[in-house]
Amino acid sequence: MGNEMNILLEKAEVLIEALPYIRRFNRKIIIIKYGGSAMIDEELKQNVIKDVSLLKLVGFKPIIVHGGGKEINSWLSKVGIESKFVNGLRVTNEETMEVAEMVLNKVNKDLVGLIEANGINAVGISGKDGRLLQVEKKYSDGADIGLVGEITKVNPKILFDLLEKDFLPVICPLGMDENYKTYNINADDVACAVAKAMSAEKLAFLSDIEGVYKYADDPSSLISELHITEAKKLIEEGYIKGGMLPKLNNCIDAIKKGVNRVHILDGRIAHCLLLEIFTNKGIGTAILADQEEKYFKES
Ligand SMILES: Nc1ncnc2c1ncn2[C@@H]1O[C@H](COP(=O)(O)OP(=O)(O)O)[C@@H](O)[C@H]1O
Ligand SMILES: CC(=O)N[C@@H](CCC(=O)OP(=O)(O)O)C(=O)O
Repeated sequence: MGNEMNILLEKAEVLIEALPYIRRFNRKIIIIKYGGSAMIDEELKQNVIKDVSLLKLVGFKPIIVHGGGKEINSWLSKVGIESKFVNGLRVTNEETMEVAEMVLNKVNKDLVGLIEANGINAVGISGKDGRLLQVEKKYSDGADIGLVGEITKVNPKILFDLLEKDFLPVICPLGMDENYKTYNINADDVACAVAKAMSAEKLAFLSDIEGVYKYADDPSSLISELHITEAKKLIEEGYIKGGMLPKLNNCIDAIKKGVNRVHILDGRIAHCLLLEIFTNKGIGTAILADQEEKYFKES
């Protein structure tokens, strides 16, 4: 009994510590880009779902944008198709598109099921539903990468309607062009576009790395606060590679377009989302506007 009481008191203390943050973010829109290893490891997946469900329960308005790059790779290899990337974007021909669409829709509904199992009403949609995401063909440094979409318009009405009715929207990165043709979109692009269109308070990228490293393979070079001018410089000087490129470019774009808090977090750390929002632990990389001198959570 004594032990149970101690556990209860510990939990109460955590809750009391979190109260100012709950008050501050209450009713605010938080976009969570969920990808990388945290999507494949079952335990980490459950943790992420619990965190997001808790955020919803305490009054935040979370929206999940998920990836699934690793699942697409695995299904492509099962059917004998090679995965190719240019600057972190999948080269997507018709065949690859078919597999990607099937996999992303499955990942989407699986996540909805897990969230529902936590007692939260979730609705899974792709960027095709309600014409949420309109795209045109995207080129990467002039190279033709096939059916990859550049987002040209976001119609966030469906998302506002879902939030209004207290649903948790779960979005997968597909869109259509003006001829209703389906495109594959990088999920980081989707998260950023949705955050901008909805004037989100916060955009958090959950990935499979601690944050941004100055030297791609050197964890001791983790940068915990990165101003956008420095971020652009790191990109220009070639320090940022692969999947971190679209992620960091989107972070810069989101900050420039008025999203208040943009963060790259390590999805491999259990409950990283709660740690970032409710504590002063300073995990991951916070992307800051140039004039912002320090990342004050209390401000
Ligand atoms: N400078 C860098 N700092 C951190 N990660 C980097 C850097 N350059 C390249 N990367 C790579 O980017 C990857 C993250 O992008 P990605 O795999 O697309 O993530 P996600 O699947 O979560 O969207 C890291 O695992 C790492 O291999
Ligand atoms: C065009 C493009 O690259 N689309 C991505 C969409 C999924 C994604 O972005 O998944 P992660 O966030 O888990 O990497 C792809 O096909 O892999």
